[in-house]
This record gives sequence, C-alpha cells and structure tokens, in this order.
Amino acid sequence: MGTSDPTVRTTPAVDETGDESSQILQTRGLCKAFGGLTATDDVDFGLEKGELRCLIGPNGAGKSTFLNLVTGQLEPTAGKIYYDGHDITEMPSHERVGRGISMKFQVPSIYEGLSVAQNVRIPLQQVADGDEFESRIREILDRFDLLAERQTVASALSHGQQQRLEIGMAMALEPKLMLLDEPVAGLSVEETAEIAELLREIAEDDGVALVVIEHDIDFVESIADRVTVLDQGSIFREGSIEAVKADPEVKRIYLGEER
Ligand SMILES: Nc1ncnc2c1ncn2[C@@H]1O[C@H](COP(=O)(O)OP(=O)(O)OP(=O)(O)O)[C@@H](O)[C@H]1O
Repeated sequence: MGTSDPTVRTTPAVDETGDESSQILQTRGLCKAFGGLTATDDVDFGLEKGELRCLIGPNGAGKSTFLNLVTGQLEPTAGKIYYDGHDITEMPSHERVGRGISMKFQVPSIYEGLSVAQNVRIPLQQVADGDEFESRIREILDRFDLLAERQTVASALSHGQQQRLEIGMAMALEPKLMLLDEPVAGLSVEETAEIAELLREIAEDDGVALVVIEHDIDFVESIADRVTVLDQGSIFREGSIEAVKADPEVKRIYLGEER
C-alpha cells in the first residue's frame, strides 16, 4: 500500500549495509503461522537503542505474537531476530532475559502473596550481589514510588501500583530492551500519566529501548518517538504519530473499532 507522505514509510527501517550498531533490535522476514493462519507475516522491524516505539493495529493484527517472538515465548516459522548485533533466533527465552530483554505482560505477573520488597528481590537475585540487595531494592522502590508500600503484600496494591511494581521488577534486571503489552489498560487518567512519565524516563535517562503495544492513541501520542502499525501480521505503516494518525489508510483499517 503506497503513500505520498514521505514521513510515513511502508517499509521498515532495516539497515541493509550491515551497519547495525545503532539498532538494538532487528527482525528480517519474520513469520509465525498457527496452522493456516499467518499471525506474523514477513516482518522487517528495526529499533534504535533508547528508542520508544509504539506498536498499534486492530485486534488480531499480530502485535502480541510479534512481542512473543522477540522474547522467545514463541518460535518463528521463518525469519531471523537480531538483538544487539547477535542472531538470537534460536536462543532460549531465559537466556534472552539474561542478555537484557525484559517483558511486561498485560496482566501484572507479580507474586501476589509476597511483599513489594520481596517481589523486587526476585529479579535482583539474577543480577546483583547479596550485599547490594537492600540498597538496590530501596533505590528501585523509591524510583517507582513504592517505598511506603515495601512491606505491603502485592495483592493489596492498587492496579496502578501493581503495574509500577512490575515495571520496577523489569528494570531490576537492567534491561537494554523492554517490551510492554498494554501497560495502561484499565488505569485511571492519573495512573496513565504516571506510567507515561516513567516510560519516557526509562528511554531517555536509562537509554533502554522500549516497544509498547497500546490501543490508547492519546497515550501513544504522549510517549512514542515513532509508531509502527501492524495489520494482518504485516507492517502496514511506520512513522511519526502525527503522520500515522493523519494517514487515511490507517483510519480505514481502524474503522468500526472503538478506540
Ligand atoms: N496460540 C495461538 N494459536 C492460534 N492462533 C493464535 C495464537 N495466538 C494468536 N493467534 C491468532 O493470531 C492472530 C494474531 O493474534 P495476536 O494476539 O498476536 O494479535 P494482537 O494484535 O495482539 O490482538 P489484540 O489487539 O486483540 O490483543 C489472531 O488471529 C489470533 O487469533
């Protein structure tokens, strides 16, 4: 599908010269089929280090499938995934986490029966020394505004606090790439604004690259450097939020969907 707007690309930013140093993540020809259904269709995706990219598209467009391929939860049918210059297509999921790819799922995957501090301790055990635990836990809880709740059992937190806790747990792993599936679904306006600010800080201050699946276009507008639109498993458009929002073809694929 073509467009006359030069700020909107119909093909993604893949560096064919082999100079991949500025990109933390690339996929080439990535495909995933579930039986006869192609959920990811020949996706060439490129993400700069420290970039905050939003992934949007209608229901069933293949957004979650794409993130699950990057984390290794799903195996591709074809294609390659490169992370920080290395081919990780065959790498097991836990090893990808160890190399700095962390995922935040839509439903908070926290340990509900444990305290807030104990939750943060779990990922820290993978990266920090024992004598650093207490100071690192305090640092993370302070940053994610959960210090007063350190002894609170996680199930008693508000939904917004649980989302912040899970992002804090993901940051405890010192990632280079964080993938988030609808991090503000069901949150209040205030909680959404807090998460938006945190994600911008994580990209700008920590230099972590983020891919965020999101349906809320106002939230996308408030955080994204660039936007990738998926439709029927393929990249449909890619560009600035302004250009993508103004594209009549993007509006067309969303027609009939409540946003
Ligand atoms: N494990 C699976 N087995 C079979 N089909 C699947 C599986 N996972 C996803 N699909 C199908 O693949 C397509 C893409 O699904 P996916 O969840 O990636 O889309 P999405 O863009 O994240 O959608 P939504 O916005 O509704 O979450 C859908 O048609 C879905 O039904």
